[in-house]
Amino acid sequence: MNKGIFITVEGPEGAGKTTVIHMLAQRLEAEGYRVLHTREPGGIEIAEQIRSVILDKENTKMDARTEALLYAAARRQHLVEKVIPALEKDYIVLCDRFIDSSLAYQGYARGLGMDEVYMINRFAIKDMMPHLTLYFDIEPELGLERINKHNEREINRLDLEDLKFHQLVREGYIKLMDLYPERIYKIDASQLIDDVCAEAEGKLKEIIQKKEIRKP
Ligand SMILES: Nc1ncnc2c1ncn2[C@@H]1O[C@H](COP(=O)(O)OP(=O)(O)OP(=O)(O)O)[C@@H](O)[C@H]1O
Ligand SMILES: Cc1cn([C@H]2C[C@H](O)[C@@H](COP(=O)(O)O)O2)c(=O)[nH]c1=O
Repeated sequence: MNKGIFITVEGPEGAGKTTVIHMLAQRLEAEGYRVLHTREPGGIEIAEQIRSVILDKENTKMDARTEALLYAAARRQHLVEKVIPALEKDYIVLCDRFIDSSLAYQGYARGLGMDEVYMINRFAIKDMMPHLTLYFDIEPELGLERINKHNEREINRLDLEDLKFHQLVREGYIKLMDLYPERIYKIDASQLIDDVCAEAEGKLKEIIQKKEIRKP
């Protein structure tokens, strides 16, 4: 039985997920919690290798179903090798993207269908759904402007999709909020970074208290 808490952070490109997870992890660690900050696709060697294949700009021939399967494969390995062991040790796991990314990007924006993509992900994760998902909502134009302006990370194959694709991703997330209102909490990611962070921290603290997460 897992004793930790599994939190995922989701949203379109440039919403601020990585920045906020980093700040939250620092704050929780300073309070004495055990925190694992990780990401998808990636977080461990095999999944980082799969990430390079999926996001390589040269891989223009990649089929949408191949893409969905690769994300699910990376997810499986990351879960068994890193996330589940941390949860078993009472960690708060903060994961940058998880199954909702596959449902929004591959299921909805690519048009594979959320139900079909959910099926392959069920095989990958069994019943390991997050306790809480923070959804960072942002207009795709603003998110893309942020990543292009700051130039802190390489532009990848998915970033290069047209604006319509990124608008569909956002629509997909909004559908997911209707499907999972108990699990997904929406935050307006166009706010000042400190306000986004404070709202995320408040929500996180609620669930930490409810689940009575122990400090070492
Ligand atoms: N609320 C904010 N206001 C202004 N700039 C922000 C805000 N949040 C993040 N940024 C900046 O936007 C850029 C993208 O942020 P970040 O990498 O955290 O987003 P992300 O959601 O992880 O993106 P992606 O999923 O595309 O990698 C960074 O330069 C970051 O400093
Ligand atoms: C997990 C997952 C991710 N994606 C997409 C979303 C982004 O475009 C990239 C990951 O890049 P990031 O800078 O780490 O956010 O991959 C996806 O399409 N499907 C997924 O399941």
